[in-house]
Amino acid sequence: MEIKKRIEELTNDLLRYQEAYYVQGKSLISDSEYDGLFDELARLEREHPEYASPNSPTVRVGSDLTSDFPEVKHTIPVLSLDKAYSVEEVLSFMTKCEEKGKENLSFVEEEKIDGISMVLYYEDGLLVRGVTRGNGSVGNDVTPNIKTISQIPLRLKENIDLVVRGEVYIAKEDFLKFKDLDGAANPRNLASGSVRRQKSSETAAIPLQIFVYEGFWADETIAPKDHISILAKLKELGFRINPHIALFSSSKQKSQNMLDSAKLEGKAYAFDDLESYIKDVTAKRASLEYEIDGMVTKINELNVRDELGYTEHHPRWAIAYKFESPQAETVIEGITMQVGRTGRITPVAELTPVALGGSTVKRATLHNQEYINDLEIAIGDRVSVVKRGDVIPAVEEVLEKNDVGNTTFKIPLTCPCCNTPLVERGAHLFCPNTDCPDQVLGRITFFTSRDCMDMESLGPKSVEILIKHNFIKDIPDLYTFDFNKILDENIRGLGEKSVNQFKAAVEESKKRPFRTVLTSLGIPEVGKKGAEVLIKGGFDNIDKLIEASQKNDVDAFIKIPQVGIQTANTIINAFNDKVLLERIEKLKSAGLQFEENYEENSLDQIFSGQVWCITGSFVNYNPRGLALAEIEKRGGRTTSSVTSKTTHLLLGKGGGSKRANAESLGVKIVTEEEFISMINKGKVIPKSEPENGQLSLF
Ligand SMILES: NC(=O)c1ccc[n+]([C@@H]2O[C@H](COP(=O)([O-])OP(=O)(O)OC[C@H]3O[C@@H](n4cnc5c(N)ncnc54)[C@H](O)[C@@H]3O)[C@@H](O)[C@H]2O)c1
Ligand SMILES: [Zn+2]
Repeated sequence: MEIKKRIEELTNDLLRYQEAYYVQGKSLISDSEYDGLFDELARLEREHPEYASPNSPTVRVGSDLTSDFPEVKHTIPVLSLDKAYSVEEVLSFMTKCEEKGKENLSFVEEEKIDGISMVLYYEDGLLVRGVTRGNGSVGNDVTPNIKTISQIPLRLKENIDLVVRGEVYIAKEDFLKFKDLDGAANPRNLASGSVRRQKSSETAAIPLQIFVYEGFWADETIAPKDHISILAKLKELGFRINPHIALFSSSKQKSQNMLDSAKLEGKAYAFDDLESYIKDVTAKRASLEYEIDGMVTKINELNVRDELGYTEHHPRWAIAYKFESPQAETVIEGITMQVGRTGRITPVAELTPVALGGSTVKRATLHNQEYINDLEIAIGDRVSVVKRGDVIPAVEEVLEKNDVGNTTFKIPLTCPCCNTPLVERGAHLFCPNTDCPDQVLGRITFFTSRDCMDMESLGPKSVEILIKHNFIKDIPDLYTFDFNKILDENIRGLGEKSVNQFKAAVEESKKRPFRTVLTSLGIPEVGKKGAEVLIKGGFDNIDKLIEASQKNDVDAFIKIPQVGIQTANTIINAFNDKVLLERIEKLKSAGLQFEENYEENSLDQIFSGQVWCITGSFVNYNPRGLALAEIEKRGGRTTSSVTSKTTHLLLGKGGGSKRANAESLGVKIVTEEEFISMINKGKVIPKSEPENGQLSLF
């Protein structure tokens, strides 16, 4: 019910923002806030399609129709663009296109001009109509105004029927000169307002410009066959084309040859150059004469474009990379307390969702009371939020105080979960009750998480239900609880299938090595690295750790070079805690590994220091994660894309642009067979290719 409401709320809000933005040229919220809400709605609709409205802004192009101009139907789809916020996403878009198109493709990179979309209709070589994007299928006829833009040819050099898409914009410098005319907030608003003037003489007074970027020929026999040839032809016909064009393909030479044969000036690159290219454009963005808000990646081959087609909202053959801002502005709607698995209380700001550094941010940490006091943070304040590195977003500054009189927030004195009075330890407050349900949940889900015992079916949602129904209270209960009992309670969503998955996960977890079990206990200072250090330092079973701790044998710990006195004391403290000792005892009797198994860990670390990437599909490793596990077990690192740090590419059937990337970077390419003989030193004969040669692509 709550989700249904949220979807309704987001739909209505976004439609309201769209109306203001497209029709009145006003922004009620910032673009990144808008994008954040849009992404949230798209995600909720994906998860709950039953609640999605047919009028949702995610399936319709934001309409800029006004009643001031006649409406005309478009003869081509005039849509928005799908968005990406990282180079990785763009690369993965390219790979998917190649997989779907089943061929090696080339892609054009264009600047995403921040202006207003315009569709120009030519008949017999004459400009007959200039039409706004409208709602994608119907637009406003603004021909008289458009004719005032001298860069738009009224008559072409050929007598053809042609539809052209372009972006009308005003240069930054001109914006500064003319903005006071109608109080426009930014160049796009001024361009948009000028195109919609009732008197063309007023439009003519504003120095509007245009770059065109798509052409649709009525006569297919004379239509160019790829995007770069379209651009070259448009230029020849008298249109203004943005000279900042780049073509990406499997090699720089190939791209250059293609540009040459299309007779288009532009830069030629290999896929591998994309990251540095986008970086470069981002750096030069400020010095451009006009505003751009991103880059557009488009498939160059028109036959594949036709094959992929359109959604109701955007073409499937293009994607817009939006420049990420490392900082965003939004409002603190509320402040909640998070109780960590150790009982630590963290105040969290609940934000109006905002797009930030590649994702949508709804919550940001406020660290502790001292931090809140220093920044004087109150509910309702407008704040700036930042994301540094991979850390959780944090509120950085109050930009505007709330106008309802809320004062600086005070963290409550009792635990929000179990009401126990909080205690102070250092800069933080803690809930001292180890049975506190939030702590229990945190502790168990940490234990089952992917980086720990990796019990996928027992994720936070399932564990929460199990705790709610009093089935489990602590980690060892996972091993003693009779999961069949769940079936008696008829819990929605938890049927026999889930029960079997739970049981399998529990059994599977008993095989996890000691180092993993030790990490999963959640002892301070004993993370993945810490556990490894202790084991290598001689603590290769749990009893040795407990014994040394109970004897308070600090020396036994600090003789390990990586362990300092403070860490030693923390560990010793932990292993003197009765609750932890009991937990360990129970897990021991459940059959978990509490001793290092040297045989299992004696796998030669043949991939140590290497960085592997994997692409395509495999006969012996299906899903591909199995191959990744083999690499990691032998000391290798794995990544999702080929970069300059990648040392090996494991290449299956159908590997697309990653292969090209690897080749141009000189990354060693390893086939499945070679890989198997590397890890088995040739002992095992791999399964052969299935007869029908079917591929399963990811
Ligand atoms: N602040 C607000 O209240 C508010 C409201 C609505 C929309 N918005 C902003 O507008 C965005 C969505 O707007 P949209 O759908 O109109 O545009 P878009 O950002 O999704 O981009 C699509 C448009 O880019 C233009 N474009 C520029 N250069 C291009 C090129 N080289 N090739 C192809 N297209 C090019 C085209 O006109 C195309 O229609 C949102 O992401 C948001 O940032 C903000
Ligand atoms: Zn509590």
